[in-house]
Amino acid sequence: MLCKEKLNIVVVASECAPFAKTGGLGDVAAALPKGLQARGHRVMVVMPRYKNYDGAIDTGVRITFNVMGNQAEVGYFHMHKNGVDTVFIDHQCYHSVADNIYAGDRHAANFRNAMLCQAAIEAVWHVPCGEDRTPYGDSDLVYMANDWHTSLLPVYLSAYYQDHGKLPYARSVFVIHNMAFQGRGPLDEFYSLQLPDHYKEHFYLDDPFGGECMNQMQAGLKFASKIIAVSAGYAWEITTDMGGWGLAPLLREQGDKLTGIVNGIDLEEWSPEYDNFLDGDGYTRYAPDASGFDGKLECKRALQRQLGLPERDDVPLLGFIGRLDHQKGVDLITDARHWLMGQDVQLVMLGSGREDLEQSLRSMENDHKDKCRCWVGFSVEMAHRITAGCDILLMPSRFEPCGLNQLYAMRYGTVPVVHAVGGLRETVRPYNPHTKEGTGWQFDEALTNKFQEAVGWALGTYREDKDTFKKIQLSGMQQDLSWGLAAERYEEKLIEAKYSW
Ligand SMILES: Nc1ncnc2c1ncn2[C@@H]1O[C@H](COP(=O)(O)OP(=O)(O)O[C@H]2O[C@H](CO)[C@@H](O)[C@H](O)[C@H]2O)[C@@H](O)[C@H]1O
Repeated sequence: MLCKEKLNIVVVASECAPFAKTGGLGDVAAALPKGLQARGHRVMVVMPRYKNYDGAIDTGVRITFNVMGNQAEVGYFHMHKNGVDTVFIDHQCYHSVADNIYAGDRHAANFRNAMLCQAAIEAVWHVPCGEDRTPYGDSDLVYMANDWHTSLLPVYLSAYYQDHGKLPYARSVFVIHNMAFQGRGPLDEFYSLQLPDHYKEHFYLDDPFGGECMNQMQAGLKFASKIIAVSAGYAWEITTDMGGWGLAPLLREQGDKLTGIVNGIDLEEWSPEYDNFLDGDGYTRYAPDASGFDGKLECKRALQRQLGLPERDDVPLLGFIGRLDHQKGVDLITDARHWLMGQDVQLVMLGSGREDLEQSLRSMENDHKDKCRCWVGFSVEMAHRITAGCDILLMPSRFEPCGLNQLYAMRYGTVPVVHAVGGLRETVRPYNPHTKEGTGWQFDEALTNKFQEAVGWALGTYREDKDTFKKIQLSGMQQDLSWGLAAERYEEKLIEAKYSW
């Protein structure tokens, strides 16, 4: 359904799939704009041009900004696809991190982020967009900043424009995908951001986690008209001292601005009937309903074959996909290795990140070559194939703002076992043996024994009660996990932002 009130929405993010992606932010920056566009809004995504992207045209527009005290000329590239405009900010500082987009020291990261925010604000004036090649202009305008990298957007909007009578009606919304990264730095770093002195107090934080610092996310949250966390559970968790990483008092104070909206999934990218990565190598597309079970079994066999595991239909195939860091609780899996590998199971893990965790994955595979494969690296193709081929997905995250892999898994009939935290608690309905309802299993503390217990329930059901396991798979597959509803809730908040002071 179309919204009666049309907005010009500018989504600003450091990554956006398929151009640049290191995790869930890239997926959301690609999918949410499509959902908002489908409701009738004009939507632009602004991201760095890390490299040459096929189909992105040089608009010829060049603007010089004062970025952290340096005169820097940026170019604007543009692509219009599926109704959404993507604007790529072109500058050497992005090309230099093409292979690792978050590489470099704090100064380099601040420079890239400051440039992205400044260039994004002015994109509405300068960049010809849409099929008719007209700029968005500055009415009915709402910017969406995503995570700490774009924290400066609400601040620059205020300091460089609104304090000087420009863009008086534009508003900004801050979307929190992950509070753990906030752009903290030494207090003096504030001066490099080229802001008037009286803005300093908004950056100052006496952080219980690390002492006095300047905190970019804090300033961004203060200047945004609305704050959206990526699930209701996470919106609550970040107001607690445990979950707020030093910003809980601010978020409690700004409670009336804060909401949680759980992410959806882009069904054109992540649904087994449309999935291009399931074409070839013995994989096959399948319908997300009971008629798809044969296709899913084909994918399981293909995955076993591709990874050199014994090709067995009856063995439960467990999967894990994610960044290897403290958040994702991957050490709970490696700590449970003796118990897990003592079972008649197969385990496939895909991830990259912390060196020590990469090593422990490699050593687990070495010790259990007949049962375990660990793919250390980043492969979108393998992520899709593991999601399709596995029976059970493990997500023992210590904290999880929303989580997308459990949503993808459910759509593919892969049953998630999750730590009941943040968005995982909200999106996976725990199986209830009395009503025989549910879409997965949860455990309530990030402890190895609790994790093992939950995996044990899933394995027991898989082996001994196949009908129930299938019912759980079907309940997951048939949910409406699309962006439709979430986009409508975002729209409400963006409209509220437009009318806020
Ligand atoms: N090695 C690898 N190879 C290929 N693909 C890989 C990969 N490792 C991860 N991925 C992919 O990256 C995405 C991860 O998304 P998540 O939402 O699970 O986590 P992330 O912590 O990055 O996102 C943050 O933002 C999102 C979006 O709001 C929140 O859901 C989440 O809770 C929050 O932590 C998935 O598409 C997954 O397939």
